[in-house]
Amino acid sequence: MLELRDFSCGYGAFQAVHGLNLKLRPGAITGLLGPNGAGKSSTLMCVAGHVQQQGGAMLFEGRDISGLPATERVRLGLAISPEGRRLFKDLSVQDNLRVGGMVQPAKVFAHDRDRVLALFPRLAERLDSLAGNLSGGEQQMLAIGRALMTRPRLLMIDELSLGLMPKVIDLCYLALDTLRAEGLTVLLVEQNTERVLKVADDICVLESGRSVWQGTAAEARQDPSLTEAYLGLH
Ligand SMILES: Nc1ncnc2c1ncn2[C@@H]1O[C@H](COP(=O)(O)OP(=O)(O)OP(=O)(O)O)[C@@H](O)[C@H]1O
Repeated sequence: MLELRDFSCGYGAFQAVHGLNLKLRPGAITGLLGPNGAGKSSTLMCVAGHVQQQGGAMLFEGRDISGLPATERVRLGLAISPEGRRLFKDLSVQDNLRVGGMVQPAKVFAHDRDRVLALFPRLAERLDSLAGNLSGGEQQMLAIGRALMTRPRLLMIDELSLGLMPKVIDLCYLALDTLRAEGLTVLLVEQNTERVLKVADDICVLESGRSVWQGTAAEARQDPSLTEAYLGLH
């Protein structure tokens, strides 16, 4: 699905991620964990085409996407719900979804929007509200919904649960289960380690821009050195 080979990325002379090798299994949820500043967001944003790749290869369904503009990556099936959500706050919910759907033919808009609304019924009640007036949870649902409107095969979500109420977090994770059952591949950055260990299939832990642990979530749950040293769990 997505393979990073000896991948590095960063900002000008600064390298945020060094020599990362990571393979995402199709249809699996991979949790990307690690402390603040480890390079998680930089990795996602670089795969999406918004941060400079500094070395290595980035293969999406076998094709090297290094150097492709972000819009082209979206057309190939890569979507991101970025950190901070970055919604168009002065546009309505409906219009934010429309922006996501712009890479698809206009005739599929209503169908795709209704799929998003079935996944997040709360958005159906707020279709005409400005995105800036939504609650944090609704904004997160809209950011994911906008990404889904592009019909991705890989969905990357940065900080799914940050600042959200537990009940809303449950709804978002329920939606992820549904999407995985439909075959979507997900790369998830999340501070809530316990949640990720429950929901993810695979785990990659970054520290100071390097991968320090990779394996299945089941292995991660049973590895005390990992849970104590890197994930702060006991
Ligand atoms: N726009 C930027 N310009 C320069 N350096 C940046 C920029 N964004 C991030 N960095 C640096 O890159 C490194 C990795 O940051 P990144 O945001 O990817 O980490 P993270 O693991 O996502 O952490 P967090 O959980 O705090 O978002 C950090 O040292 C950070 O200061």
